[in-house]
Amino acid sequence: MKFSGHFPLEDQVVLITGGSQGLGKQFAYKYFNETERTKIILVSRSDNKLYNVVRDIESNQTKPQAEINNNEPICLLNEYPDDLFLNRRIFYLPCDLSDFKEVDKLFGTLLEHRLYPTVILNCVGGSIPKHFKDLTPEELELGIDQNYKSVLTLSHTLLNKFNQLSNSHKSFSNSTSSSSTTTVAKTAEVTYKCHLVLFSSEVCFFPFIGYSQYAPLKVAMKSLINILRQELCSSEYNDNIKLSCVYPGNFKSEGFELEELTKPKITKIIEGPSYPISCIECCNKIVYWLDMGYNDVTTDFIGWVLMSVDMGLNKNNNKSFLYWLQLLIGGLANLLIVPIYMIICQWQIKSYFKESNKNGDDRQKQE
Ligand SMILES: NC(=O)C1=CN([C@@H]2O[C@H](COP(=O)(O)OP(=O)(O)OC[C@H]3O[C@@H](n4cnc5c(N)ncnc54)[C@H](OP(=O)(O)O)[C@@H]3O)[C@@H](O)[C@H]2O)C=CC1
Ligand SMILES: CCCCCCCCCCCCCCCC(=O)[C@@H](N)CO
Repeated sequence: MKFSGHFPLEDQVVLITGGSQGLGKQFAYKYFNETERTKIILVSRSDNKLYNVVRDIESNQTKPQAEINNNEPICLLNEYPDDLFLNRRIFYLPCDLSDFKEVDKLFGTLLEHRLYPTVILNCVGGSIPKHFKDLTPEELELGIDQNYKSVLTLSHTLLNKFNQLSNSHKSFSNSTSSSSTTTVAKTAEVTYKCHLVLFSSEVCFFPFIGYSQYAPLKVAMKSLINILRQELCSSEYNDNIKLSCVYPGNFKSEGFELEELTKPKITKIIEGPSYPISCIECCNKIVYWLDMGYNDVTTDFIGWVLMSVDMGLNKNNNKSFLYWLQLLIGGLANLLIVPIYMIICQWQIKSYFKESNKNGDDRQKQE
């Protein structure tokens, strides 16, 4: 039985990578509008997109906030007087998450500004759905950078800087009076903990045609997470780093709209059961399940079914909703449903290629 309260929004320092659009931006809105003391740091490659998101979030704020000294969004790479800095709750920082050196510098900047992230949401990712042979080498490398290297750099840097973060956090809490009202001071009063939330996809349970630039990296990420979960049992981290993974189904983000332009028809047919929900709905579902204490989270029914079919050795027990039922359904589905579904899927793919070849022949005859 799970109880809520495992993912509080208030009194956090939340680092959102991939925060310039889509789900990351949605999380930024949610934290800003539903809390009063939580500090938010948005990171992505584009300085100007981040600037505009921070400005829009502050200008559209739904809750009366303390008078903001000025409405200029704060980039952490610049210097600000303490009073301006301490009165602000949302900041941005350009950084390419696929670059180890840039991520190391990112954590250096956070330490310099005494922003010790208690939640890290890695929303970096994206897909260019095409047939494998039609992808360019640059698109294939982009898929690796966005969907796997960004996870590698973030998790590797966090684990290696965790002691430094803990020690700086502790000395800050000792130097800050208990009456302090800043979020960092409030979180500084307790042992430093960090909740790393990574975003895979349903396609990691069932990689299929059209997602060759994307799905294999989401599968790689799932296996890395299972290995990291084993390593995080070490007394070095003392359970102070929690690692969750979200496996979303389709949701309508800027990235989703873009991928629809190149997505092959057969890909749309296969992923039909995952109807694209709104970003807001996806964000709220993820926060709900994380708050219920689940660490392997899906956002639609078909995702839960696909996770059930994919249980095996890569699932630590009781981290997903109705885990035991998943084991049962997964076992039965693998015996009774999957073999039939794979025949149907194979037939769909063959029909798709037959139709495309026929259309190709018709086009040649017309030319
Ligand atoms: N939308 C969907 O249907 C689904 C999405 N997902 C996953 O959910 C996550 C969020 O998806 P979604 O909101 O659609 O993503 P979007 O494509 O809308 O946004 C991706 C974000 O990542 C940033 N980004 C891309 N590359 C880098 C990089 N190298 N370094 C830093 N930032 C980078 C982009 O900003 P910038 O360009 O400024 O760098 C942007 O803010 C992704 O991991 C995605 O794979 C999973 C299943 C379904
Ligand atoms: C028991 C057997 C049942 C088989 C049913 C198969 C249904 C497959 C649905 C897969 C949906 C994938 C959505 C995520 C796509 C994604 O990540 C991109 N949009 C990236 O942005």
